[in-house]
Order: sequence, then structure tokens, then C-alpha cells
Amino acid sequence: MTSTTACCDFILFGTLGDLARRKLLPALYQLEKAGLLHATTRIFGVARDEIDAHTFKEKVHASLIQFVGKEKVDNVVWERLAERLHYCGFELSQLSDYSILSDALKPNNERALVSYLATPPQLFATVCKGLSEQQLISPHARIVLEKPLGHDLESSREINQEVAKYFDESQIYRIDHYLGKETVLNLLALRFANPIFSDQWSHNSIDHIQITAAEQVGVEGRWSYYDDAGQLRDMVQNHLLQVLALIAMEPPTRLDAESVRAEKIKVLRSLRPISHDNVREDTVRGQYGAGFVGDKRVPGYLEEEGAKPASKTETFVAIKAHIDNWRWSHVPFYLRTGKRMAQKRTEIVISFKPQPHNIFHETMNELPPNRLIIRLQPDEGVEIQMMNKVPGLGKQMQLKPTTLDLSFDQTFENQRIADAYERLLLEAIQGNQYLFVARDEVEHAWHWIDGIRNAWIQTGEEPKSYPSGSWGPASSVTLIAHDGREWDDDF
Ligand SMILES: NC(=O)C1=CN([C@@H]2O[C@H](COP(=O)(O)OP(=O)(O)OC[C@H]3O[C@@H](n4cnc5c(N)ncnc54)[C@H](OP(=O)(O)O)[C@@H]3O)[C@@H](O)[C@H]2O)C=CC1
Ligand SMILES: O=C1O[C@H](COP(=O)(O)O)[C@@H](O)[C@H](O)[C@H]1O
Repeated sequence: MTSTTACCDFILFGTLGDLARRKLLPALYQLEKAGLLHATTRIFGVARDEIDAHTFKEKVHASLIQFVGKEKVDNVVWERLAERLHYCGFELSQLSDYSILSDALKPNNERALVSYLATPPQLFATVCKGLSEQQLISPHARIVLEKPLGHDLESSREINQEVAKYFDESQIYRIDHYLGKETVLNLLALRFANPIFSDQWSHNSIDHIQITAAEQVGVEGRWSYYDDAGQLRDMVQNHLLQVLALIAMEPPTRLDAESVRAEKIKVLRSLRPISHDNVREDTVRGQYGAGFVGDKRVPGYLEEEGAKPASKTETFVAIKAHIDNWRWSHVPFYLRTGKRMAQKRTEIVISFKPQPHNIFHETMNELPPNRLIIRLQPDEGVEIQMMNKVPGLGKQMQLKPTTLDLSFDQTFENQRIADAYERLLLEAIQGNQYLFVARDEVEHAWHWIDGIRNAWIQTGEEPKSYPSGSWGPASSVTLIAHDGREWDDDF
């Protein structure tokens, strides 16, 4: 077995919570399995329960069985991982209790310390202070922050300012799990390793771009968090804007944090503001009602467990966005995301401009445009829709739209697609920041999102109901149809 990462002590704050159990502990297991944890790396779980190390290990094992799969948890790998596990139970808001952690870490507190905060963000400042008072923040310490990083620009600034009192920006790793998805990373490969695309990637050749993140799930017992957030803050502010930034950015000089982030920030700064003047034409808010997802009957948002009867929170958003720069002049980006939609599907559709002149008009009035479809999930892959001649000896050329389909499953047979959190944990442990979000990115994104929210408030724009299992409110179809285009729902 080779250990390819630097040795560190990894502290998982909130180690018994939902995120840790479902995603982070399974990710650590997969890194162990792949031999990617340094032989001497230790993992410290922190939560409130006063349990001993043995009980903690039993709980971690139970989570792996539940979320990795019983038959997939290899005992040898588990034994190796269990050797690394330690537990510290204390109340995170009690600064004096951080000595428990410091005592447990000694005498190895000279090593890089990676602290992952899978806790409510209200605790971020206290955890930083607790670490600082115990002198656990050396220049090579890192801190990984989970979302949500605020609910608007002001609250996000407060969190960032608090954390910045203790950690330099180069030590702060803000998670957006979309940046860890293989297919999102493949966007970089597709754009910057293929001249066939890089040369066409602008208003000269592209007519418009669609980004869809459709989910079948509802709020899944997260009402109290979700009702304060809504789909605009929960999905657009972070994931959709990060994807948009990667699609739209100029080629970075290098594949490092400084270069990639600098280009993404330019895109986020160039987003045309949406205000009360254009919010009605350029956005749609929706809220799911009861309906069927597949053949399962599901309740409406207002009938979910814990729901407040008159909530006006949106569970669906469609936006027509513009990037006011040279490359993307007059190229609309249509964004759409919602819960309880017809399918789970995240994809990007790049629609190219039509040919300037149709020499096949005798057999085909209009040539459909080429489209590049990047399927982020499920069924990850890349598709190119293009015209071909139908084989045959007929007098006239018969053309047919055909698809060149590069499904990852088939192209990279037997290659396991790693979960986003595996990639992100690995990069944080290795000290690579390029897949994490810089403070300026978060703040520019919030600035744009706050503009939309304020415009909704000023115009009294309320969410329109849509049945669960559909593609959102009818007005989202109108939003794009108004420009003579349609959503790519042709799955
Ligand atoms: N769940 C998810 O899928 C996602 C969650 N997030 C974010 O990650 C964070 C954690 O979420 P989630 O795991 O769902 O939350 P949970 O409530 O399930 O877990 C929170 C964890 O933090 C610990 N904790 C909370 N308060 C204290 C405290 N005062 N002292 C010590 N430990 C404390 C809890 O310890 P104990 O068990 O002892 O109470 C628990 O281990 C949240 O900010 C959430 O928004 C982000 C993306 C997805
Ligand atoms: O961050 C979040 O993302 C999920 C969707 O993630 P995906 O990887 O399944 O596309 C979303 O359901 C959740 O509400 C949001 O907080």
C-alpha cells in the first residue's frame, strides 16, 4: 500500500451528525481503502455525547454499514481505519473544554491539523477561538467550512470576518460539494484540453446555455433549515453559480487555486444585476404542491412534516442570467433548479448557433442546431447532437439528427466514480485549495442573489404552485419560450 498524502491530524467536528455519517466518514473509508491516507494520519471525531473510543468506533462502523453498504465494507480496510480513530466528547460552545482536544492531540500538535467543521455555522467562530486558545492554529493548520456560509451578503461577511481573525485565507477551505463531482471537474478537461471546443466557446458560436439541477427529493425532514433558505439560497447561490463560473470563465493560466479562482471571480462580478425592473421577465419562483414522483404519491411543500401553513418559500427557481463581458455578449444562461421534479437530473446544455445558410433546404427546412450536453448526474457523460446523412442511394440527401454519446459508464468501464466528498477531503488533506471557494467568490455570489431576493420582495413576487413530479411552474416554460427557445426536457 502506498501512502500518497501528507501526514496530518484530521479533526471532524460534528462527527455524529447526519452529514458526517452519510458522507464524510464513508469518504474517509474510501480514502483508506484506496491507500490515500498517510500511515500516521490520525482522525479525531468531536461531538457532544460522552462516549468512549470503543463506542465511537462502533458508531462509525454502523454508519459505514448503512451508507457504504454491508457487503462493501471490507474488514481489513475497516480495521486500518479504526486504528486511526479517536473521540473527544465536549460542548463546543465551552471554550475551556477545548483542552480535552488539545490533551488528546499531544504530543503530535506540531503536525498539520485539518479541522472539518460539520456543525451549524453559528459555532464556527467559537471553534476557531477554542482552537486558537489551545494554540492549535499553526501556519500549516487548515479549516474546512461546510455550507451554509450565511444567508445573505451581510451574514456571510460576518462568518468570513470571524474565521479570518484566526486563519489566513490560504488556510480556509470553503466546501461546495459540486466542485468535487467528477463530471464538474470534467468540464475543465472538456473546455481546456479540446481545441474543438475551446475555439468555439463564445458568443461567436454559442446561442445560449442551459443549466438544470432537477431533484426528485422534497425537503426530507429539513423544514426548519430549508424554509429559511429556499432553493435560490440552497442551490443557486452556491452550486449553480459555481458551475456557471466554470463554464463561463476565461482559461486560467494554471490549474491552481489562485488562477482558477481569479477567473471565476471575474465571471461572478460580470453577472448582470436582476432588479425590480427585470425580475418578472427574468426569474420564476415556484413551490411544489402534492403530486406523484414516479408512481409514489407525495405531499405538497405546505403539507410536509413541520411545515408552516402560509410559507412563501420557493422550492423551484428559473433564471435568465447574462454575463456582461466580451465573450458572452448576448448569450443568455438559463438556470433552473427545483425539488420534487419529474426526474433527478443535473445537466448543462450548450446550444450552438445555426448554420448561416442551409444547402439542404429541399429535404430539411431548418437544420437543428448542434448541442453539447454535459450530464453531471445521473448517467454521467457527454453527448453531442449533430446532423448526419441517412445512408442510402435516394436522389436527395436525407439528414437525421444523431447523437454521439460518451457515457462514462461505458467509456471508463470498471472505473468507480468517487463521491464528491472523497475528492474534497483528499484535496483538503493535501492542502490544495483550487476546488474550494474563495471568500470573494462567496461574497460576489451573495451580492447577486441578494439583488434577486430584494427584487422579489419589492415586486411582491410569490412562488407559483407546480405539481410534484412536473418540470416546475408553466411560467418557467414561458420564460425561455419568450426568446423562441425551449428547455431541454427531451431525456
Ligand atoms: N446533512 C447534510 O446533508 C448537509 C449538511 N450541511 C451542513 O453541515 C452542518 C451539519 O449538518 P448535519 O450533520 O446535517 O447536522 P446534525 O445536526 O445532524 O449534526 C450536527 C453535529 O454537530 C454536533 N454539534 C452541534 N452542536 C454542538 C455543540 N454545541 N457542541 C458539540 N457538538 C455539537 C452534533 O453533536 P451531537 O451529535 O453530540 O449533538 C452533531 O454531531 C450544518 O451546518 C448543515 O447545514 C451541509 C451540506 C449537507
Ligand atoms: O447542497 C445541497 O445539495 C443537494 C443536492 O445535491 P446533489 O449532489 O444531490 O445534486 C440538495 O438536495 C440540498 O437541498 C442542498 O442543501
